Order: sequence, then structure tokens, then C-alpha cells
Amino acid sequence: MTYTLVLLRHGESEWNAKNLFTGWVDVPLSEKGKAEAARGGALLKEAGVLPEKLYTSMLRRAIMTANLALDAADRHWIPVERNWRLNERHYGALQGKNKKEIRDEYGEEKFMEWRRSYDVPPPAIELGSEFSQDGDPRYAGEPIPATECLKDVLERLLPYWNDVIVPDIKTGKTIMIAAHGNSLRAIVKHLDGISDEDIAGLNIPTGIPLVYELDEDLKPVTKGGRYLDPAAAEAAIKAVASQGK
Ligand SMILES: O=C(O)[C@@H](CO)OP(=O)(O)O
Repeated sequence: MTYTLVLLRHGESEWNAKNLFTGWVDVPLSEKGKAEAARGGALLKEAGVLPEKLYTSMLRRAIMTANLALDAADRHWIPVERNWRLNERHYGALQGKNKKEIRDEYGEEKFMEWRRSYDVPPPAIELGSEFSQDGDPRYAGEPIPATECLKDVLERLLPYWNDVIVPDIKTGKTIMIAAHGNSLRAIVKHLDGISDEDIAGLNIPTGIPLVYELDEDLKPVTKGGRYLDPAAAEAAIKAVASQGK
């Protein structure tokens, strides 16, 4: 018996297009991102991978992507649960800043440490500032962060993964998670057992479904899963890796 899990990073957002650090800022999809999402759904339909339950973050780029993709796959009607623990990594004081400008100001090494190191978070965001989420009613009463490294993301995501998503996967339903570059990197690290060092080199493209078959112990049958459009995924992964240049 194997289980099927679909990971879907949102389509290009308006801030991806502008090369801005986004994190928890709730920006919409660009037109290109909407088209990517619909194509992601068409790929699911074509491959016969039909989600039966959806999990999303609390951010509209993931929510809209899932809606558009599932609509294209005729699965718009499946039940859904949303949780902030699937949100993008909180980018702290970098939220709203231009990636190229930060790279030019602080240098390649610091820039990449903030973007991709496992355990070095960017400086915390000032509470009450323009791109801070304190006071946002969707997070009322939750222990929300002011900055996060990938390790922090994994730590806040794992309780939700273990207590809610894993039992649901084990019912045999095809589960789809619509989330973000870094929250999905955390899930892939966990599933594939990627080391703290090697995870720095892993990037997830926008809008292309990544399908995992998992064994009884939830170990991937094929390490890394499979992208439903591998050629497009490869090109898009390179583009994410070179952001800020
Ligand atoms: O800005 C962000 O929130 C993320 C994802 O778009 O960027 P990065 O790939 O640099 O971690």
C-alpha cells in the first residue's frame, strides 16, 4: 500500500515578479501566477492525480493557486483546511525589501545565509511596522514569529504535519498541500531526510505539482518525488536559485 501526497507551491506572486522578499505579506498572484496555477491543475488532471483533501496556508497566493488548480482539475469541491503553520517562512525585517538591493548592500554571503542557511534567521521585523503581521486577526491568539530560519519553519510545521496531516494521509486519501517555497522545502527536507547543509541547494518551482508516493512508514518510494512537468520544473528551479542576481 502506498500513499499519495501532492505538494504545490503557489504560482508567481506580484512580489515574486518584483523580486521582493515576501514571507508573510499577503500579496496576490500575478497574471502569470494565475496561469501557472491553472496549468498545475491541468497537469494533475492529465496525470490522473486527483486530490481528495486540500491543506493550505493562510495566505492568498497559496489559497488562490489551490482554487485555480483544483478548478482546472474538476476537484474544486474537495474539503479544505488552512493553517498558519503552512505559511511561508517569516522573512523578518527583510519583508518588503528588494532581493537585489539586499544582496548589493550586504554581499552575496550574507544574502545567501539569510535566504538559504538552515539556522540563521534574518533580523526580526519591527512590530507595528508596515509589513509586520502582528494584529492581523487571522493569527489572533497564535504564537506567531517576527522572523524565521528554515529550522524554525520545520519546528512550527511538524506538530501540524504529525498531528493532522499524517493521520489524514494514512486514511489513504490523496492529499494536496498548497503552500510556499520555504514551507515546502521544510516538508521535503523532512520526507527525504535531507541534511541541514544540503537543503540550502534545494529550490521549489512555482505552480508545478510535485507528487510523492509514500510507503507505510511515510518514506518516499522515490526520493525527491516526481514533478508532473520535469523539464519546466528544472528551468524554474534554476530561476528561483538565481533570484537577486
Ligand atoms: O520572498 C519569499 O518569501 C521567498 C519565496 O518567494 O523567497 P526566497 O526564495 O528568496 O526564499
